[in-house]
Order: sequence, then structure tokens, then C-alpha cells
Amino acid sequence: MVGISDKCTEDIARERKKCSFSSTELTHFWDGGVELTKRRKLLENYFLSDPELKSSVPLEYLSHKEKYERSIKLSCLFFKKISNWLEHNDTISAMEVYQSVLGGSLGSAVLKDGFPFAVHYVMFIPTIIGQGTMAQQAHWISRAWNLEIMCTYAQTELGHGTFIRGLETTSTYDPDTEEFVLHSPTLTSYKWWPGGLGHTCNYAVVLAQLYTKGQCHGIHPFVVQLRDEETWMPLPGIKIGEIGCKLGFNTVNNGYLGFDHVRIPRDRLLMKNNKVLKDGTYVKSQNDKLTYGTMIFVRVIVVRGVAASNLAKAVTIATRYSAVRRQSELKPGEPEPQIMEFQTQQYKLFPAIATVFAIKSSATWLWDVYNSVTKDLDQGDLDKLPELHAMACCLKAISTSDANQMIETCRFACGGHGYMTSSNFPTIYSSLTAAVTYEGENTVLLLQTARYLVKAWSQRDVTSATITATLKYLSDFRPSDIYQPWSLTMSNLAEAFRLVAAGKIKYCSEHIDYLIQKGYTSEDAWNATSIQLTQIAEAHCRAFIVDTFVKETEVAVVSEPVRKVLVQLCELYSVYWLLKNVGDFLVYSHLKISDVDAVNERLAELLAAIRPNAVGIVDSFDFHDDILDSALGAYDGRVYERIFEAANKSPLNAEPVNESFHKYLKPFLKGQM
Ligand SMILES: CCCCCCCCCCCCCC(=O)SCCNC(=O)CCNC(=O)[C@H](O)C(C)(C)COP(=O)(O)OP(=O)(O)OC[C@H]1O[C@@H](n2cnc3c(N)ncnc32)[C@H](O)[C@@H]1OP(=O)(O)O
Ligand SMILES: Cc1cc2nc3c(=O)[nH]c(=O)nc-3n(C[C@H](O)[C@H](O)[C@H](O)COP(=O)(O)OP(=O)(O)OC[C@H]3O[C@@H](n4cnc5c(N)ncnc54)[C@H](O)[C@@H]3O)c2cc1C
Repeated sequence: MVGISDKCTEDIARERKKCSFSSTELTHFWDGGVELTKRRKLLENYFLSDPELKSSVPLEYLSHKEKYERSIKLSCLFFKKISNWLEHNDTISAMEVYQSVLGGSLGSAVLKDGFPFAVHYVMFIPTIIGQGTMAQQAHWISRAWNLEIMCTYAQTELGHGTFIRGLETTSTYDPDTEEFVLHSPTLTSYKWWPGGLGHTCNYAVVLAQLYTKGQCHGIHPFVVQLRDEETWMPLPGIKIGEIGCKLGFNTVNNGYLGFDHVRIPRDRLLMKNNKVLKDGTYVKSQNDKLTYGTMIFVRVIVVRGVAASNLAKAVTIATRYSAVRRQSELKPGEPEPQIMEFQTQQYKLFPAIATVFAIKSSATWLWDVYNSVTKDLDQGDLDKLPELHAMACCLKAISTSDANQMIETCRFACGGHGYMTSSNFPTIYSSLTAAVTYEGENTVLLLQTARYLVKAWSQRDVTSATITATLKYLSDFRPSDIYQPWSLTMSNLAEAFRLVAAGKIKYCSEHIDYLIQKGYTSEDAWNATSIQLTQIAEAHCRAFIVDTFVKETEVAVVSEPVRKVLVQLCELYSVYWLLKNVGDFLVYSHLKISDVDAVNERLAELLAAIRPNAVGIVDSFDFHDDILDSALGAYDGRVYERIFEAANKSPLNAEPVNESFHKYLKPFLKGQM
């Protein structure tokens, strides 16, 4: 056993020695600067050194009820610790602390399967900020921030998640008492899914159809008390519970909620955008989509906080494992190679590493644009909202769907051991795959982006003077039928992605027009083109990601060895996705069949070039071992010992003979059953 351990640690140490760049420097780049790395580590130290936040029994061996109870205990300790930190330290902003706690990294070391308090911070408070008047903000934010109340965001119903205009919960204004009456008229109108709703929260923002003076004005947000603040009993007319076990998120306490004519005061309607006056008069905002603002916020933070972060964990585990796992023969008679020597293994791992960096650069852009558009909205300027919505939709969809597939590939890359819970792939996968569905199902979000693109295509000549940066390539577009030689430069690759996106958008727009000319209604023409429509959203998003990644590698303030690594990853991302969609590039860009061999060659060269640095690159994500929580991915490479230690935590190994032998197996084998 000792021999195996030494071999593994030697293998991984050798990988680190041959690295051509400083992993620490890349960590600083990844974190956003030396100072941010220091602050992250300070927080990690503070939380991860606390024995109270560690659990002796692995979560998977607890019952559903025990999991919930432990999640509440740990959440309370954890959030108490956050408050203590914020009281005594002013060097790190509250926002930063919550981001690193809830952003899929630090928090996951304490509660692997999600926090029942997450939606309180990620959705309830942002909704009050985005939708509440100043007075409502002062009241609700201070109560929520000081944890006097625990809250969630209840939008989805049993019958409708995507089509929110179809929600059935009603909120009818009664001018005599100046109250709204909330009601769930059908089983399908029950709220279903909100995090923490089951037993953890006593307040919620509830989205309901607003009726006043006999007229429906569509869905609006209301703050509703659900449980008594002292006894925690559901208030009269409130039917509430937990929705049961799921693929993951089993400590998030997702719940259901129904109303039987529940009365709430008028000022519980969040009235920053739309208002109902005392006499029941409805006052409409400039844009009814402002009610959807919280969804944009979460989509924006999911890109880095969930997609990039979980994929980075998965690929760190798989890459380190691939450096210590030895299997098969490359050449007869030679020792078994590290599995990372196989080109097919490199193809599983390195595009995932490149994708993590690619998502990160787009996520930074999206976060900056979100903040700038939010400021504009506060000044009443809505011009950039459609672009933000379109980009948040496609980036959320593409980043989570890429991460979803690549995390599975990383698991496959670890063979049988990847299937063990102790590898941590099951938790990483289940928490990421939820993001494919929540906050807007991915197909639906791609179709939202497609709607924006088709509209932009039809207006591209008229608006070319004012067209936004992400769409400029549409007004610049000239079809690729004029021959131009193909070259494997980054600028040519980026141009090829833009040509594919523009060519496909043109094709879809013309196809919709053609169907309408044939007699289809515009809705039927849209539906009959919708497979290609999702593809144009993806093509647009890929072109954007490549562009943003290229620009980032050019302007990054890093040493030449680090820049070289970033450029290789950027090129690998581009070549990988080109080859995945080679048909599109042959049709819409300057790529010719005779050029494809060279692109395949380049892919092989890039994999070989990245190989010596692979462990160094994943080290730069700098995951604390407690955060990775993987027998296969720990820093020291002691894979086999950790797998064995984890197996021995199984409660079945606590006794040499299980009582079921005496009760069932023995009588069965003796023919006495
Ligand atoms: C730090 C990191 C921490 C991370 C922790 C994470 C924990 C996470 C915990 C998990 C928590 C999970 C929590 C949860 O899951 S909470 C529940 C989330 N639910 C959803 O996301 C529902 C998805 N559905 C929708 O968003 C809408 O219903 C859609 C959009 C599908 C249709 O809607 P509708 O039928 O009404 O619209 P339309 O198609 O007629 O289009 C009409 C027009 O509206 C424009 N439009 C549409 N939407 C927006 C918008 N948002 N901003 C601005 N504009 C928008 C659109 O472009 C179009 O414009 P135009 O073309 O007419 O000009
Ligand atoms: C882990 C988790 C946590 C969640 N947390 C919350 C929460 O805190 N609060 C909350 O309110 N909600 C929450 N949700 C609900 C979530 O937002 C919805 O599940 C999501 O929006 C998808 O809606 P749906 O379930 O109705 O799917 P559906 O819309 O029924 O989707 C089913 C299929 O229909 C397709 N489809 C639907 N409409 C269209 C269309 N127009 N065009 C093409 N295809 C279409 C979809 O692509 C999909 O393939 C959570 C969900 C999960 C899984």
C-alpha cells in the first residue's frame, strides 16, 4: 500500500515540476488579482478550519429527514459565522462573502447538496431590491438581511414553470378592506419547487395574477407571510409542504404551497414598477418585463457561480486522477502509462479545461453588463435590456449544457471509480444538471435568444448605426461564397464562428418567411423552424464566447508563459467546437473539405502542447481539498488510500455480519423461509 501511495504522489509531483508556467500566477488571474486570491483564502481558512462545520457521517448515509435536519443545523452555524465575520471584518464586502459562500465552492464544502437558505439570498432579497419601493426595501431588506425572517421565491407552479403568463394563482384586490386575496383555484396552481419553502421559510415573494376592478393585469410579485414567526405553524389558509426526494438538491427543502383565500395588506404588492392605488386603480410601469428582473440576475450569476465552478471542480478531479492512474500499455513491454498519455483521454479533459476559462471570460462580461444595465434601468433607460436578456439566456443555457455534458465526460474519464459517491461526481453532476432546468429551461432560453436574433436580422440595415456590440457582426455580414483562403489563425477562427452564426440566422429568418409565404401562421412557422432556431442561439453564443475569450487573452495582464497557456486554451476551445459542428463551418464559413485535415492536426497538436501543463492548469483553480471533497482529486494524489478510507465509512462495514443474515439470508439458504 505504501508503495502505491508513493508512486501516485511521485507521479503528481512530477507533473507539477514539468509545468512551464506559474500556477500561482494563473490562480491570481482566475480569481481576478492577487488581492482577491488572498481574500478567498482568508474566507476559506475561516470557515473550513471550524470543526463545528464538519460532519463525521457522510451525507449519503443519512435518511432524508436527517439530511434536512443536519442541513438546518449547519446552515444556522454557517450563516451565524458569516454574520460574525461581517461584524468584525470590513475588508471583504458582504456581497463578496455571500458570492463565495453560495457560489458553488465554499458552501459546498459544508453542505454538499445545497443550502435551504440559498433562495433567501439569491432571489428574495434581489427581488425586493428590483421590485420594491424605497419603503418596501427599507422594511423587507432589513428584516431579511438581519435574518429576522427566512424567505423564498415562489413562482413556479405544478402546472407551469416556463410559461409564466399561464400561472394560475390569483391575487384579487378588495378595495373595501384594502387587501389582496390570494387563492389557488386548482391543484395545478399550487406553487411547486421553491427552495426552502417546505419547512424553512416563513415568508415568500409569491408571483400571482393580479385582478383589480374585475380586470386581470398579469403576474405580479407579492410578499406573503406563510408561517407564524414564533410557532412556525402555517398561517390559516396556507397549505404547505416539501416536494420529496430528487436527483440532487436534497438538502434544499424545495416545497409546495397553496392558498385558500388568504388576505394580505395592499402594501404587500411590490410596487416599484406597477402599482395598485387604494381605490383599486392599476398604474402600469414602462415595461411589464421588469417583473422578470430577478430571473435575469440569477441567470447571470449561474454562468460563473454554477457552470464554470462545477466544471472546474470536475475537471480538476479527472485531470489529477488521470495523472496518477496507470492502465494498459502504450507500447508492448513498457510500464503502464499514466492514462493522461492516451490522446482520447486528453480529448476528454482538455476541452473541458478550456471551456472553464471560456465561460469565465464571458461571465465577467455578463456581470459587468448586468450592473451597467441595472444602473440604466434605475434612470428609466430600458434600451439595453433586450440585449442583456438575450445574452443572459444563451450564456446560461450554453454554459450549463456544456458543463453538464463535460462533467459526465470527466466522470467517464475516471472509469469505475468515477461512479463512486466518494469521487464527488454524483453531487457535482446533480447540482449542475439542475441548472439546465431551473431559472429557465435551456431550450426555452435559447428560443428567447433566437427571437432577439431573428428580430435583429430583420432590422440589421436600418439599425446598423446604433446596433449593439454583440450584434455588430450581423450588419457587417457578407455571405462567404467569395473564396478566401482558410487559415488557422485566431482571428480567422473567430471570424468563422461569426460567419456560421450570421449564415444560420439568415437561413432561419428566410425559412420562417418562406413558410409564412406558403400559408403558415407566423407562430406555426416559428415552431416548424425551432430546431434550427435553438442552433442559431447556440451559434451566436459560441461566436460571442470565442470573441470574448480571444480579447481576454490579448489584454490579460500576465506573464508570457501564462499568456501562452491561455492562448492555447482559447485556440483549443475554438478548434474543438469547430470540429463538433464541422458541417456548419463547411456550409457557412470559408472552411473547405480540404482544410479539415489541418484542423484535426491542430487539435492533436494543441492536446499535446497542453498535456505537460494540465495538472498545473487545474491546480490554478486552487480548490481546497475540502471543497473538492473527492477521493480521486485531492492535491496529494493519494487516490487509492482515499477510496479505501471512504469505503470504510459505510455503516455496513461497522459490523462483520449484518443482522439481515440472521433474519433472512440464513433462513433462505437453509430452506427455512
Ligand atoms: C454566486 C453564485 C450563486 C449561485 C447560486 C445559485 C443557486 C440557485 C438556486 C436555484 C434557484 C432556481 C430558481 C428558479 O428556478 S425561479 C423560477 C425561474 N423561472 C423561469 O426562469 C421561467 C422561465 N420563463 C420565462 O422566463 C418566461 O416565461 C419566458 C421568457 C419563457 C416567456 O415569457 P413571455 O411569454 O412573457 O414572453 P414572450 O416569449 O412572449 O416574450 C415577450 C417579450 O418579453 C421579453 N422578455 C422575456 N423575458 C424577459 C426578461 N427576463 N427580461 C426582459 N425581457 C424579457 C422577450 O424578449 C420578448 O421581447 P420582444 O421580442 O417582444 O421585444
Ligand atoms: C432544483 C430546482 C430548483 C428550483 N427552484 C425554484 C425556486 O426556487 N422557485 C421557483 O419558482 N421555481 C424553482 N424551480 C422551478 C424551475 O424554474 C422550473 O422547473 C423551470 O423553469 C422549468 O419549468 P417546467 O418545470 O415547467 O418545465 P416545462 O416548461 O414543463 O418543460 C418541459 C419541456 O417542455 C419544453 N418546453 C416548454 N415550453 C416550451 C416552449 N415554449 N418551446 C419549446 N419547448 C418548450 C422544455 O424545453 C422541456 O423540454 C426549480 C427547479 C429545480 C429543478
